[in-house]
Amino acid sequence: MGAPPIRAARPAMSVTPALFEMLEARGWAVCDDSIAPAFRQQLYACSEAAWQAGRFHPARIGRGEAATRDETVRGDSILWLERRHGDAVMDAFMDWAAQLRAELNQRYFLGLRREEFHFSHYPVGTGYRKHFDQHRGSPHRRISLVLYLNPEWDADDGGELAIHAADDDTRESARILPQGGRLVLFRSELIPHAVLPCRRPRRALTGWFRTDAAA
Ligand SMILES: O=C(O)CCC(=O)C(=O)O
Ligand SMILES: [Fe+2]
Repeated sequence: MGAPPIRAARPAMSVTPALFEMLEARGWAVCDDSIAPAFRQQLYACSEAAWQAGRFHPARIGRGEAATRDETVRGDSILWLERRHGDAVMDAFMDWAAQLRAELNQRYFLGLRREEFHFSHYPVGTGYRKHFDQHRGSPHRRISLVLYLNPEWDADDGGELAIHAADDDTRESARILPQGGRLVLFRSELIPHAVLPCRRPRRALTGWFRTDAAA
């Protein structure tokens, strides 16, 4: 009797060539099947538990000393994913993201050296005004990633990610509903975007692939 065939464990997340092709052609890409539903659920539960435990803090705008809170600009609270939390779900996501960084470097020679992610929670009625993710004078953020965690979301719930045209930021080129499991990648220096006000608490995992070494 032969040995049973060895099956590689199904990775919790994967990114298809089509996603890279979209990213290359338009500077942004969206994909609904890069993450196993069970893993999305684990990330949601991890975020929810941390929220309930009061571990989120209000997000600020700007950098370093100059960072300020302005809820008319952005209304979310965040929690950074860090290895020191000793959370297996956060670690699994960061392992997956490190693989994605290797793949982005291989394809585009971006020289990405690290990534950073936070969970976000937008209370009802809040959003994030149009912005670029790359800060002025700091070119290190190159690729932005958003993974939506809400278990169910429909058009009436609002909270869309509005993508604006790279060459004319007054023109909206797409509105993306934050459906659970939906992954969006875009070029941080190129794509103006906004979060429209949501009518339900809105949860995501957001982050950036960067060219600088850890601080
Ligand atoms: O949650 C989103 O859809 C995007 C969030 C965002 O633009 C940001 O955190 O910079
Ligand atoms: Fe952003």
